[in-house]
Parts: sequence; C-alpha cells; structure tokens
Amino acid sequence: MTNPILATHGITKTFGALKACDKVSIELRPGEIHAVIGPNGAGKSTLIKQICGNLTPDAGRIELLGRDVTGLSTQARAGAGLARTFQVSALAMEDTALQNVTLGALGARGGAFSMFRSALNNSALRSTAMDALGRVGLADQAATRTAELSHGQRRQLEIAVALTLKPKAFIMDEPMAGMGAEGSKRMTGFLDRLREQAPILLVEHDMDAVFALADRLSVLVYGKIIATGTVAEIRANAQVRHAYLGGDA
Ligand SMILES: Nc1ncnc2c1ncn2[C@@H]1O[C@H](COP(=O)(O)OP(=O)(O)OP(=O)(O)O)[C@@H](O)[C@H]1O
Repeated sequence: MTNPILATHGITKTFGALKACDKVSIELRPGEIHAVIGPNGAGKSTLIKQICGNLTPDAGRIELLGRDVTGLSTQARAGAGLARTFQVSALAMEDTALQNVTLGALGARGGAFSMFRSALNNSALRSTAMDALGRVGLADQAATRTAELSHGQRRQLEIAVALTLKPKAFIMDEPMAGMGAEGSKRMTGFLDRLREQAPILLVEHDMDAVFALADRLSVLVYGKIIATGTVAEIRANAQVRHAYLGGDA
C-alpha cells in the first residue's frame, strides 16, 4: 500500500481525568478525503489541534511524509506542508483577493511582514498568487475587495492562500459551517476537485457533505476511534449506528 501523507500513531491527550483523545491512530492517504465524524465533545478538535501543533499529545506521535513532526511548532508544520484552513480567518477584508494571496505567498518565501507592501508589486509573487487564485476558481475576482466576496468565495480564497505554501495535506475544520444549502453544495463540489491538489482530513458535522465527499471515514466517540472505513462500511457498522448515526442511518 502507498505510504500515508499524514499519520497519527496512538496519540493520547488527557484533560484532568478526561481522556479527550485515547490512542488515536489515523492515516491520510494520497488523493483521499478522510472525514472524522463523531458527536459533540468526542475529541475531534483535540485531535486536529494535536496534528497541527496547537496541543502537545501526552503520548504517541504524528508523522508527515514519514517524518516525525510531533515536536514541531505550528509554523514549522505549516512550512512542512500541513495546511489548516477555516480555524480563524486571517484574511484582510480591505485588501483585494490578489493582495491577500500575495501576502500568503510572501509568507511561503519567508519574507519579513514589514516588506509586504513592496511585495505586492513583485511579479514572481504575483504570478504565484494568480496561479493559486486560478486553481480555486477566483481568477476573475483578483481585483475584488475581500469584504465584497461571498462567504463561500472567502473560504475559497483562504484555500488559495494555503495553496501558495504548496501543501502536502489539508486539515479542514468544518468548511460547511455557516453555509446555506446552496453554499454547502458548491463547497462540496469545490472540495471534491481540491483533493487532486492535496488530500484532505475533514472534520465536518454536515453528513450530506461527508457522505458525498469522504473516501474513508473515522468515527470518534469519547476520544476513541470506534471504526474506520468507506461510507458504505460505516453506514453498515452496527456499533457506529448505535453510537452516533442513529438506528435509521
Ligand atoms: N482545554 C481543555 N481543557 C479541558 N477540557 C477540554 C479542553 N479542550 C477540550 N476539552 C474537553 O475534551 C473533550 C473533547 O473536546 P473537543 O472539543 O475535542 O470535542 P469535539 O469532538 O471537537 O466537539 P465539537 O463537535 O462540539 O466541536 C470535551 O469533553 C471537552 O469538554
């Protein structure tokens, strides 16, 4: 089997007496969307925070492209290719779409933030940024102020910023949150195409989106993965139906 792009090996995190993550092992393979689902408080955010470096596991390790990144900072992990999106929007609303992505590309090149205005005229950065905008379908909006973009377009713009870092894996935290039915449908189509750029570890409560997108799902309940499998396997899993999806799922 192909080597995973990202893997956790038995990561565990306790808060006092609570095991929020209990020996969680999960793999993200090339080209796949792997969804992590589970009831509120199951430990999904705790898992993502450990993968991205916002929380240190008590035990276990995290590997990106076979390299142990457990001890690395969030920035070092981002530099190594881990792109987390939708946690907090870092977009500058008064800047254009192109300016926002150019600043992202500047970050990718390790430039000092104070130099950023002159970077907006740097043609290499500009072409990297235009390429990223094109890849998320926002080339026509390059000169549009970010504040004028729709909610869904801003999410696409955040992904364009992430693309300038040449991500090896996307970690997405509820990309459908705050979207209406139409927006969710558009976003689903968008993420379906995005997996060609890098595989996606997806935490999402919108089950229609999850079932439409996920190649594999892992079900987290009380900090433990109770099942990993395809949509069909998970739907048919009696333990999952009992613990999470409800008898009729
Ligand atoms: N910093 C913390 N200190 C203490 N307990 C915490 C902390 N962070 C999370 N928890 C607890 O750990 C458990 C898992 O929380 P977590 O936020 O990871 O769940 P979740 O699956 O992401 O939930 P949701 O779907 O509601 O976002 C919960 O019981 C939560 O109250």
